[in-house]
This record gives sequence, C-alpha cells and structure tokens, in this order.
Amino acid sequence: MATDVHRPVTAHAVRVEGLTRAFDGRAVIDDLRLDIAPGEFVALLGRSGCGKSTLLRILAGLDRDIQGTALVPRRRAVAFQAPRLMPWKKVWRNVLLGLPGRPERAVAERVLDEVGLGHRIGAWPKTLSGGEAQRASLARALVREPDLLLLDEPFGALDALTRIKAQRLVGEVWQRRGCAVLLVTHDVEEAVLLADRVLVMDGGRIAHEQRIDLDRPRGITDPRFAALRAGLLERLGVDTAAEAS
Ligand SMILES: Nc1ncnc2c1ncn2[C@@H]1O[C@H](COP(=O)(O)OP(=O)(O)OP(=O)(O)O)[C@@H](O)[C@H]1O
Repeated sequence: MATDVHRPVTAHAVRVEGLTRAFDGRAVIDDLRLDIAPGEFVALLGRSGCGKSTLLRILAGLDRDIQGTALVPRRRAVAFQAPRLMPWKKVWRNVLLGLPGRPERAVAERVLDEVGLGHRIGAWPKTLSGGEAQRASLARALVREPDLLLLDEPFGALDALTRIKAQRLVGEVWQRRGCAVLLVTHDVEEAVLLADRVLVMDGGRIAHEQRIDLDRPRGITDPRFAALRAGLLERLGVDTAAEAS
C-alpha cells in the first residue's frame, strides 16, 4: 500500500524507510532507507540518472507518488541549480513569494543581507549575475526558516571562483542556522568540504556512506581530505590512477 506521510519529526530531520519510486514500471528509487539527524549536513553523490533529484523532490514534497515512508519536517525549503526567479518580480518579492500572510520588505532584507545580497534587494532578476541569482534563490529558501534545507546542485552552473564563494556561504549559513542540509552534488570535493556525511546512491539505494570527521574550515591540502576524496571517487567508479601519474 502506498504511504505518503509528510509530518514533523524531532529525533530525525529526515526518516525514510522502504521508499520506492517507479517511472513507467522502472524503480528509480528502490526500497531506500535514509536517516538524517537534526542539524546534520549530508551530501548525496551518484552517477547521473541514479535518482538523486528524484529523492530530493520527494523530500521536498514535490513528488508524492511514492511507496514507503518519507518523514520530513514541516519547515523545509529547496533550492535548485537554476535559481527559478520570477522575472516580473523584483528580488525582494521573489524572496517572499509563497510565504503566508503579507510579509514586509524588511523580512526579505534581513535574509538578503545574510547572503550578502542586501544591495540588490530592489533589482530585477535579469540584472543579477549567476552567483547573485543563486544567492537570491538561497535567500528565498532561508526566509522559510527551514529545519531541513534541500539543495539540488545549487553551485552547478557557477564559475569556479563564484562557486567557492557560494560553497563558503552555504557552510556559514548552515553553521549559523543549525538546520539539517541535504546537498545533491556531482562534485566530490564539494561534498568532502561541506558535509558531515557523504552518501553515494546506486541501484536506487544508498550504496555507500562516508563520515567526514575533519575539523572545519577544511582544506584540500589536508592529506586526510585527499584520502577521503580518493576513496569516494573510487566508490563512484572514477579511476584516480591517471591523476596520480
Ligand atoms: N517525471 C519523470 N518521468 C519519467 N522518468 C523520470 C522522471 N523523473 C526522473 N525520471 C528518470 O529517473 C531517473 C533518475 O532521474 P534523476 O533526475 O533523479 O537523476 P539524478 O541522479 O538527479 O541525475 P543527474 O545527476 O543527471 O541530475 C532518470 O532515468 C530519469 O530519466
């Protein structure tokens, strides 16, 4: 029987059990189990098409055609690779979009300041740079004061420098807010840089998990960082021998 329960949990930020999602009779997610603790930062890796975004959409409540259980907090928010801003609304109105009541501009201002975008509060989305648009998208998620922040490759389209800044920002926001984060990424380095735990999805399940017990801030020059990165690359089936030679 299909169950679809989205209700607040306290001991876990996410509790998923026996989760299955099929498209046209093919199970993309297959009896998946996953727990995320409150305040935990989890990164999700896996080859293209393995079902990462599908899982994220289910946790966001955007896909309810599932079997099994997916328990998530009521306060959750999602940001995607594409910032998805409404072009006919100024930045601050985009941030407040969909919030209940009639929140004031000052509410948007606070959260835009938090992501370093306070100076663009009255701008039109089309005038923002890629990094700025991604910050606006993050602000729109944060204004919901989520207990669970779901990020689907939020830095994927950014250039290298902007990406590093955005990664740092997410790390800071997470430490300040104390919300749980599930970050879908293709970037192993990013996962080891930010997460408490890195999951590798394969065959519709969490096939491997790696705890990252490194102090923060983390540096790629730390030999333990390199070892963790190499181990995860191997799990993903990437041949690292070429890099070493
Ligand atoms: N609405 C849909 N209808 C049919 N098939 C779908 C649908 N959504 C996803 N799929 C299929 O499910 C599989 C998993 O897709 P998903 O987007 O979750 O993968 P992903 O791991 O996020 O991939 P990527 O890393 O490339 O973004 C793919 O084969 C995809 O074609």
